[in-house]
Amino acid sequence: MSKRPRLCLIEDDEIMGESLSDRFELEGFAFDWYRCCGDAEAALREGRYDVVLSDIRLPDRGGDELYLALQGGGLTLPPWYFITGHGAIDRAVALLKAGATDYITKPFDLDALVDKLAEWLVPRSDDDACRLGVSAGMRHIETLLPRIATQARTVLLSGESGVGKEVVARELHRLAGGPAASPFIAVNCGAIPETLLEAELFGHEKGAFTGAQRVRAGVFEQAHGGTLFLDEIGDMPLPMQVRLLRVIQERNVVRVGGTRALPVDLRLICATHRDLQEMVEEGSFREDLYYRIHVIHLKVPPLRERREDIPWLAHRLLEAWCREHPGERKRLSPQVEQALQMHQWPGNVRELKHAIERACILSEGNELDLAALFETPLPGELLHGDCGEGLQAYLQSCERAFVSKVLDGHDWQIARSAEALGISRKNLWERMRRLGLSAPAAPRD
Ligand SMILES: Nc1ncnc2c1ncn2[C@@H]1O[C@H](COP(=O)(O)OP(=O)(O)OP(=O)(O)O)[C@@H](O)[C@H]1O
Repeated sequence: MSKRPRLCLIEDDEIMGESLSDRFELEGFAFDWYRCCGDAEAALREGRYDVVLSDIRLPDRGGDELYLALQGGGLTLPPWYFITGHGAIDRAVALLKAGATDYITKPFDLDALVDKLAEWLVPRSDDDACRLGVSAGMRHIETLLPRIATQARTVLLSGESGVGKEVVARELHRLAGGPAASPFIAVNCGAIPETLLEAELFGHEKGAFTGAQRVRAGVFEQAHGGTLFLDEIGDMPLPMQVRLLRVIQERNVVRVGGTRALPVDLRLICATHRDLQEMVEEGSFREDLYYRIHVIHLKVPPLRERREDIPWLAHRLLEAWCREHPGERKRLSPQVEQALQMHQWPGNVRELKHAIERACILSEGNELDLAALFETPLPGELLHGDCGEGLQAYLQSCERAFVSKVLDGHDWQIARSAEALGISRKNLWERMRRLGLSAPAAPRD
């Protein structure tokens, strides 16, 4: 069983400590209350806590001193909130710069504090949370899914690349219930050479063609009792479309080189980023297949048309990254959230996911670096940038965009790029390090 997240409260004021404890108990938080830093230190060093709420002024030493000492000792600290009086705001701001999560000023709103802490202490139940997004568009899709999952046998998902069509397909599969081990088989029709596609989809008998040394079940058979997700259906060659239509209509499959019709009972989800109707008009997609698969058609909107999902997804993706990298605590600053909101996301959620992952890896502190977020900020976005960040950050973004563009134009070769920029190679290396630029890796998910 996973450990319940635990709060460390360091507060010497009895009345304040008791009110907080009463409320935390009511909320069901797991927590320990320490009256001074000395008592809390050993437990913090052992990494027993998932979040800390600490006063700054404490009897033995300052909560800030404890924080900086633990941090200086190389410990990865949990999210740390400071309670401060009005007079100590400068100190609290300095602590934020040093990596503390946030500070609250006395007298504070207890509900708001509980909300902040709950983010770390209340394990999210995936069952009652949104899974696809908080925008009206995604919520609408989410409300339709349970009915579609139980009633539709064929579903078409369309939307730009990276919007989350496969995520929706997996959600449909999950909602359909059935045996826990029911298969979800995903095939990218565009990624399989035409000559191999038929055997991949429908399987083959032994000796059906050269190299077919034994019987092989195709993906239809493999997905029997579960879900078959055919991605990039628009890339399926016309002859294969005829066979697919037959399988959908007859609900059975004949292996290549075989004669026996094998019944297949499955949910078929087809996805495409192309306009199938246009393809039908052009003659590159069969009209009968189009009508057969698009009875239930869900259009997943691009991320730029559902901007409310951007911060929600960013937090979700960040949490997922932190879960996969125990000991790493990263968070989004308001500036980073703003930059995410302003971006157009042509690569949709996939691009956002990669941006978050890149920034997690390249940012040294707990807070994601703005500069590490985008490989090449688009000049238009820079010009429309928010002035809240100040001139320095703006100039750095321009520098990053320009250096990155020159590197791109020279295949990321340092010597040629440095020459084009009119600077030394060493200078370019240093600049790249400072700006968080590195040659793009091969695309991955
Ligand atoms: N709601 C979401 N929550 C978390 N991650 C998501 C969500 N939606 C999409 N993603 C992530 O974004 C990436 C792209 O999603 P997905 O593969 O489902 O997109 P797609 O529309 O099927 O893309 P393509 O058309 O290129 O195959 C994946 O890594 C996926 O995990």
